[in-house]
Amino acid sequence: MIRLRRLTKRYGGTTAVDGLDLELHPGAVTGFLGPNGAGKSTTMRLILGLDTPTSGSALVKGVPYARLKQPLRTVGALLDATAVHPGRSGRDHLRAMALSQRIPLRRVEEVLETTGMTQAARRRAGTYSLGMSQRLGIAGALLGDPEILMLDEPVNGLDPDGVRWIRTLLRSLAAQGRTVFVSSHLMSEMEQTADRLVVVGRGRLLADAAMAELRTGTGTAVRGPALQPLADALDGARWAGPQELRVADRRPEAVGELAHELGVVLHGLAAVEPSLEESYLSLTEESVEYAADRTGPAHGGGTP
Ligand SMILES: Nc1ncnc2c1ncn2[C@@H]1O[C@H](COP(=O)(O)OP(=O)(O)OP(=O)(O)O)[C@@H](O)[C@H]1O
Repeated sequence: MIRLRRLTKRYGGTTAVDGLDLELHPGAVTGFLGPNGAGKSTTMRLILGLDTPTSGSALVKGVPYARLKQPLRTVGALLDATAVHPGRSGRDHLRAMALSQRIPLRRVEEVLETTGMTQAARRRAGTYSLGMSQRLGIAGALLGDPEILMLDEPVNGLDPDGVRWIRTLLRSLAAQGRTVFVSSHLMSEMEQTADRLVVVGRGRLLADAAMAELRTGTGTAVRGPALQPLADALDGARWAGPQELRVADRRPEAVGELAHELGVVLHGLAAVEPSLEESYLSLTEESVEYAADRTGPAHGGGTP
């Protein structure tokens, strides 16, 4: 359906996308996750032919996007919800899109209804809130009744009702057999929506796995009054409280023995299944460009 082969994009000295191999299939929501600047938007722009790869390829149904005969009927995309003429009404914006692709105008009313935008359709797009602009953008993506949907951070600006609405919408589009590819930088958004997760960091593929696979693995929760030496000695240790560490990929036995060697007093030691959020954080740890310090003890109380 969508196939990326060694897809690479460099902007001067920055490698935005670095040898990405990926296949996206119908009938599933694939979450595209990565920290800010990981290359998600660039990948989507490359798939849509809005930018040319430095090397490698991005094919939609076996051809580059530019060679699709009816692109809007094949791929519906939302990249930048604010890229709409501010003086045009939502309805006129969608009508212009429909006319350019010979899509029947009745589809405009259908997608306005689907996105809850019928009431606001007469208003000029320049007066819309970010959430309304996102809904209009999603309406545009749905206009051609496409087999593939590609949405860049569609949850931005939506209120909790809107977030729930988009979750249900994406799930139902996948259940209809469509390919749904949706980016986010928050695992919490994807947790209840995606069947599959593709995680990128600094343009590289870090994981491509079913949701359930990412949940597996053993971690350890360890409590004690002065755990800093243990935190320093263990890769993947994260403060979960002033006196509690979570350690990914280590069994309690190993952590207990290390604590003994270091002379660290323990008050508790237990195996835990890492949350998706923890799995994601440990995957992307090395590739976060703009991060607050993740290593210090939470609430400031862990350092003696
Ligand atoms: N047109 C451009 N010119 C120069 N550098 C660019 C350009 N577009 C993207 N980049 C750089 O490429 C890298 C990837 O950016 P991209 O926007 O694809 O990341 P992203 O994962 O979508 O991030 P975010 O979650 O913040 O939207 C960043 O370092 C960015 O600064």
